[in-house]
Order: sequence, then C-alpha cells, then structure tokens
Amino acid sequence: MLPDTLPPPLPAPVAAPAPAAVLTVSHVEKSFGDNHVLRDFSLTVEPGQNVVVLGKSGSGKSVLAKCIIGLLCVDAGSITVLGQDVGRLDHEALDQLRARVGFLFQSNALYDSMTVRENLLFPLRRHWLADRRHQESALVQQALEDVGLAHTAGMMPAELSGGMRKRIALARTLILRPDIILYDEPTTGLDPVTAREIDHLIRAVQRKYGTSALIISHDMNCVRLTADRVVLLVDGRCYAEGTFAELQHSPDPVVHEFFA
Ligand SMILES: Nc1ncnc2c1ncn2[C@@H]1O[C@H](COP(=O)(O)OP(=O)(O)OP(=O)(O)O)[C@@H](O)[C@H]1O
Repeated sequence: MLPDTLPPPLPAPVAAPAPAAVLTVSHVEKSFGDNHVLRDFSLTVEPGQNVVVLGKSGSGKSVLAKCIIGLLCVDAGSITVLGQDVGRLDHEALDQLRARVGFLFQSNALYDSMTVRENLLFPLRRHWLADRRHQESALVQQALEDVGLAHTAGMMPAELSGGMRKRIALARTLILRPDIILYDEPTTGLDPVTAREIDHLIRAVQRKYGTSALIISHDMNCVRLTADRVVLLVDGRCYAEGTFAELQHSPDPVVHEFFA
C-alpha cells in the first residue's frame, strides 16, 4: 500500500557546468586602411581540442594569430584566452598570459648562438618560474624526450636539420607546460616525411598533456592528421567549420576548392 504522504521529489540532477572554452574569438574585425582582413570572425577552441584554421595565402591567418597573442589590437569584437580578455590586459598581464600560451613560429625562432639546452632554458628564466629553477635540468630533459631528441642538449641549432629545429622549437614551447599552443604553419618548408612526423608529434603532445591547439595551416595532410575541427577562413569570415571529413564531403564549391 502507498503511504499517505509521498516523500518530497528528488532534486533534479544538476548538469555539470560545461568546461570553459580555452580560446574564444568573438566577432573580430581587423583592417589595415581599406584592407578589411577579418570581418566579424569568430571561433572557439574547447579544452583539449585541436582546431585548424585553413585559409588561402593572404586570407588573414597570421593576423588572427597576432591578434590572439596581443601583438595586434582588434578594431572590434573580442578575444578571450584562458578566460582573459586580451584587449583589456596591461603589458604585465599580457606577458603572464603569454607564458601559458605556447607559440610555435614558422621560423622556429631559435637563438643560433645558444645551445639547445640554453634555448630551452630561455623561456623558463624569462618567465621567472622560480619554483621550477631547481628542476631546470629535468624539465629540459623531459621536453627533449617529448620531441624525441633527448641527445641534442649540447648541440647548436646550426647542427640540426629543419625537422629537428622544429622539434626543438616545440620542446621550448612545451617546457612552460602551456594550456594552449598556437602553431603557425608547422609543416611549411619540411619534406613530406618530416612534415608527417611533426603532425604526429602535435597529436602526441595533445594526448600526453591534454593541451589545446590552434593550428594555422594550408597543408591538407597536416589538417587531416591534426584537426579535431577545421575552420575555413574566407573573405575575413568563418565561412564553414566542421571535422575534416565533414568539410571534405561538403557540396559547397567554395569549401570543395580547398579539398580538391
Ligand atoms: N602589419 C600589417 N600592416 C598592413 N597590412 C598587413 C599587416 N599584416 C598583415 N597585413 C595584411 O593582411 C592580409 C593578411 O595577411 P596574413 O599575413 O595574415 O595572411 P596569411 O593568411 O597568414 O597568409 P600566408 O598563408 O601567405 O602566410 C594581407 O593582405 C597582408 O598584406
């Protein structure tokens, strides 16, 4: 028999809050005179996700990357990195934020007069991670092992191949344990075999550290191998987005042109 008074209903299950996006680009505009490079451009990178921005030469990919790290100011819209509005940060706050954002330049930007070890120590010392100073050697070794070049600590950049330099540049980025990495054309200038090695390394870093990434590329193999999501930058806008497979099979001729 049912009791006269029913027990109070159970509270509705509380949905876990969605993890905050690591990077949000929201309705960004950026022009140089009459050259409207970014027009109402938006994208989001979720935690642990690799997003590739695919666009033709001159479409504004590098301008976007520079806006994200605060090297260029947007004309309108906003960019939030790790919860902070880049446009509102003073110089010091921006510097602190950049320590959490790895940036892999196309040029690798290694210091030719320093050994590999010194190159890797440079960002650690620059950002004064005092609590990590006693771990310096271990951190250098770990970063080099992560990129498969444990034996190169004492070498000079001039002694390294293009692919090795790219790996060392990535190791130098990893040593600060960034929450997000921006890769600017990570495979440009590399032979196909080395380029694929770098693609696999990008995935390995994502798996090992759960790092998010924004990858700028027009190397379709790189896009296919590294992207969880692809954003197509056309005429300054996010023209289309989806997985590689979704965009590859898109009937839209503008999208199709990239995959032909
Ligand atoms: N500092 C600047 N001053 C003026 N114009 C600029 C500046 N930086 C970029 N531009 C212009 O912005 C546009 C986009 O350049 P951007 O370098 O972002 O292209 P991209 O997509 O990265 O090209 P690529 O794939 O060839 O590297 C170009 O027309 C470029 O001339």
